[in-house]
Amino acid sequence: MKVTVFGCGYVGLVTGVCLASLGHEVACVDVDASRVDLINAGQTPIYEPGLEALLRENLAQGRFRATLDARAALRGSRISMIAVGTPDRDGRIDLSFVETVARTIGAHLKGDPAYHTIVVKSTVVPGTTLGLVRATLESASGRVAGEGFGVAMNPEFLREGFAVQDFMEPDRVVLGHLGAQAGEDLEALYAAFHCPRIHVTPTEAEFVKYASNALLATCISFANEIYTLCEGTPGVDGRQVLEILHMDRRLTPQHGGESVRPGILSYLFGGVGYGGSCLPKDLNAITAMARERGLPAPLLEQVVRVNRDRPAAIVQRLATELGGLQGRLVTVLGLAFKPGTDDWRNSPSQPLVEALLAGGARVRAWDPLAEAAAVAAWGGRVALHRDPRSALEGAHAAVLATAWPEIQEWPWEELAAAMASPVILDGRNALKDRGWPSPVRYVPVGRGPALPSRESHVQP
Ligand SMILES: NC(=O)c1ccc[n+]([C@@H]2O[C@H](COP(=O)([O-])OP(=O)(O)OC[C@H]3O[C@@H](n4cnc5c(N)ncnc54)[C@H](O)[C@@H]3O)[C@@H](O)[C@H]2O)c1
Ligand SMILES: O=c1ccn([C@@H]2O[C@H](COP(=O)(O)OP(=O)(O)O[C@H]3O[C@H](CO)[C@@H](O)[C@H](O)[C@H]3O)[C@@H](O)[C@H]2O)c(=O)[nH]1
Repeated sequence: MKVTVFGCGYVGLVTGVCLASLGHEVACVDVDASRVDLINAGQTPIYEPGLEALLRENLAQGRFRATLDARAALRGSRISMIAVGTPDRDGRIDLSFVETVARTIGAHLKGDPAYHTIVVKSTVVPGTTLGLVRATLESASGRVAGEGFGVAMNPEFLREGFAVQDFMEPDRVVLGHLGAQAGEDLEALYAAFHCPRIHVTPTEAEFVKYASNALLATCISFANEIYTLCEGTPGVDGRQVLEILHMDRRLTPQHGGESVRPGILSYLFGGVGYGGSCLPKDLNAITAMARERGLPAPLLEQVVRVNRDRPAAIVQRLATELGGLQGRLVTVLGLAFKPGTDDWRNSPSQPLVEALLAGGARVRAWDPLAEAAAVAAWGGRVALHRDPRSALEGAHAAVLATAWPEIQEWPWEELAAAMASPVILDGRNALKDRGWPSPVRYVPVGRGPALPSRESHVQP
């Protein structure tokens, strides 16, 4: 099947390359010439494990190309997928890129009588596909949706860092479409997948995507609230509480006594809060939509607020540990919004660093992937170190903001000795299982103060 994908970002490029791997002939359209050139030279503009190898394979076999020329890409193609950004503008979704692409496709439909299915893959507020997208396609083409062309919404659930795996091995594929032909086209597109393919309306498909991210964000804010309560309770480790909670088979399906997905805590890791290009933006969009439509969403409003308060709460905890931040040198470990990505968009490390600076601390940062641009944003007020020793030497404290696995393996005895005062505030509660030599003061989020010694015999 000949497919045109609009957008060469995380979703567009992964979708295009993976569909080519499934045997489709794919052209990915973008407006960014340098991005298109880079991709056609076999390099990915984003860091995503496995993607570059797959891109090169498909370029070599002639099944995939990137292009600036939308009209040429659309010629003869059966399906168009809209995978452009839907950014947050002052807490509301900006649909202008989606609208521009719908207009381009509509203009193509005007001059081409062949049937074509247009699929929205971007995350859009419920009602957008049957509203803005359909209206734009109809007015630009002079044709009627469902007759001359099909309209569909097929949300994407990939996680950055696991994008290829998530795309190729989905739990389910949600196919929201107007009319039978669009549904058949989507069935043919994903014929190679063995997971359930669920047919719904385009608006239901849009809702599934927001409900999915709202649930993940709610779990994280719930975990963070439990952490806050545990922090005020002597003798309690919040992480331990959540790990035990998680053994409930309603949260982690078991198979033969083993967790079906070992290691995954179903978004019950508390810490600095959720970040990235999706959860914060999508929670803002769904709550803004609720306000605009006069629908109450008090739970999700609080989910956003709990998350917004996390970085400042962690900085406050550090200030208490250090007896103030003024003039203290603090090393932030991790700028990316999660391990395994170079993406620092909406990373909780940003407000964390801002709060440290506002409190008068001097700040250094360490991250193995996040770009120097992240540091440039603070106008030289933050120095980026790639070597843990130089990052920690002379520091009064370290705050772990991103749980990069290598941090576990560092020679902490040596590093702590090089610090001016070895205070380690673990903002992800990720290092609790390693032993900490004295005089290191290890402070994990979510853990309350120690019990008075006469009661400590009850502790394991
Ligand atoms: N990043 C994720 O993990 C993820 C996962 C699921 C869904 N989504 C959703 O998918 C959508 C895309 O997200 P992303 O992270 O891939 O965005 P991105 O910013 O990484 O990429 C968007 C791309 O679209 C291009 N573009 C803009 N206008 C264009 C036009 N008129 N024609 C062609 N290309 C154009 C941009 O140049 C850019 O390359 C968003 O709605 C997002 O919420 C993202
Ligand atoms: O228990 C947890 C799990 C995650 N996080 C944080 O939550 C954020 C988001 O993590 P993750 O979901 O892995 O990242 P994304 O790649 O942004 O993926 C989310 O957003 C995508 C875009 O919509 C969806 O497709 C995915 O299904 C959804 O998981 C990160 O800051 C994580 O550190 C926590 O704080 N605690």
